[in-house]
Amino acid sequence: MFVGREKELNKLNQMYQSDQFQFAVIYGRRRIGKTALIQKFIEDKDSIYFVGLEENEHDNLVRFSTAIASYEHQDIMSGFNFGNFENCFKEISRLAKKQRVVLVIDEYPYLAQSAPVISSMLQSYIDHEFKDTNLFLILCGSSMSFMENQVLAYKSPLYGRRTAQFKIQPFGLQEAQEYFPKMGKEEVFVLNTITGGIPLYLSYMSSEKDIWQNIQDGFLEVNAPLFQETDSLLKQELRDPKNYNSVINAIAGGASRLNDIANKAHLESSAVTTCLNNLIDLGIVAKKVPVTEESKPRSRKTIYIISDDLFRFWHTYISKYMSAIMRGATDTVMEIIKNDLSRFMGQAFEKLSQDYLWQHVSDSKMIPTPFVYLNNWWGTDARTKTKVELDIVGITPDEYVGYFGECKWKNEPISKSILEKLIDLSSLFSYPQKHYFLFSKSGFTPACRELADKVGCKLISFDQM
Ligand SMILES: Nc1ncnc2c1ncn2[C@@H]1O[C@H](COP(=O)(O)OP(=O)(O)OP(=O)(O)O)[C@@H](O)[C@H]1O
Repeated sequence: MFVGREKELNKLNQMYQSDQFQFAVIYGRRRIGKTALIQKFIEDKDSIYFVGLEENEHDNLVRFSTAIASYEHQDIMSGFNFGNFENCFKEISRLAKKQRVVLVIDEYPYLAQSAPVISSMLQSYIDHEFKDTNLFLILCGSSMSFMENQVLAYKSPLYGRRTAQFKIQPFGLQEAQEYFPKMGKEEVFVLNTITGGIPLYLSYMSSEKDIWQNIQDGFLEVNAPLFQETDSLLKQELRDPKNYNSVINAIAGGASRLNDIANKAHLESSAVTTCLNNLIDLGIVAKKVPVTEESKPRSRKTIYIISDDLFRFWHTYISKYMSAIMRGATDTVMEIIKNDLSRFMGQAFEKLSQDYLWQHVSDSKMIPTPFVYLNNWWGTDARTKTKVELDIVGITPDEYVGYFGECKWKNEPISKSILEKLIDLSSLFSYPQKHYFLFSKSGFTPACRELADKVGCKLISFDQM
């Protein structure tokens, strides 16, 4: 079953309809669904599909030649060789002069590593040959650093040639719901969060089981599919992951500033900075500043969070209790997860609520004046000299209108006092016009509704999102 990716498919099909040379770059982390998207796109089209492997130039050349030759001669199954890559490209050019041909090179980084000349050769063919053909070239890869630095970046021979690029994102709640049509929305949200929205990991979950059984079978057994997946992902992307694991553990354990992370991980700040930058490139960690500092080039309030929810889940519960799990004490670990999961889900619910507002930014009934910044805010309440946080603060470009919100992923309805506190904290900001939002997993108390009516606060429950 294939779900979602409508925007990407629409764009690819629109490009396909043009009668010009097209070159799409598709990339994204492992298991995110790049190949599934490409297979869906080419299922009804004439195409040559090749996947680069970690093997030598000769073996990649033979498989590339065979894939091309079998386009016209389906009986050619293996062992065909055009002799060199130049001849392969000549043949592709000949075919694509006659009709629209989609050429997919999946796992392009492996091909380019085995035959380093390939990117320059492709560049030359694009500039001199392919541009006058009906070729639709797709390069795909999961090594983020390779695709970003050696295909898309200025220094790459292929720079500026692509006609579209797609960074494939994790499934959102809607796609996950399509994936599990029979499961309750709340369960889908939890499972999509703990699997990081990665389609392959979601496919390890089952609508026949409840959340706890899915966690048990997916993460808590020594041979469970996700028991060591984050480790193996780091090993595939990084040469020496041990410092990286310590840094992620430190953040999962509550450290968020550079110095705190360095102390907790027992590493020098400079080593932590290198790890953090690489983890940010991989989409595992994100840098955050209070929303009011977003327009500043440098903020002293920078913190680091684990933005990849699979890593956050794994480092919060699995790595921390690894010995217990190895010794079979999974019931105890499950009890810990059950008692803490609402807190864990809070960060994901905040993100869902912020995304909800971004999706409605042009809906003038909800957002009278569009904001340009929307994010968390933290700082000091000068009246009480205490540290305070707001889940959502949105700001319009003229700083005339402010949007303030709180999000609660709890099993009880939001009470009036939460709204009172939100209104009180909003007085720390001097925007002349203020709007309020509350987002709740379990609704709102009557008193909260009454006050919301009075102050024009919008109440949004999880079912509506
Ligand atoms: N859009 C989708 N709908 C349903 N299932 C999907 C979708 N995308 C991916 N999957 C599931 O996830 C699995 C992994 O996806 P896929 O192989 O396309 O990822 P990938 O990004 O190409 O991974 P890698 O980089 O590791 O090769 C698929 O076999 C399929 O089970």
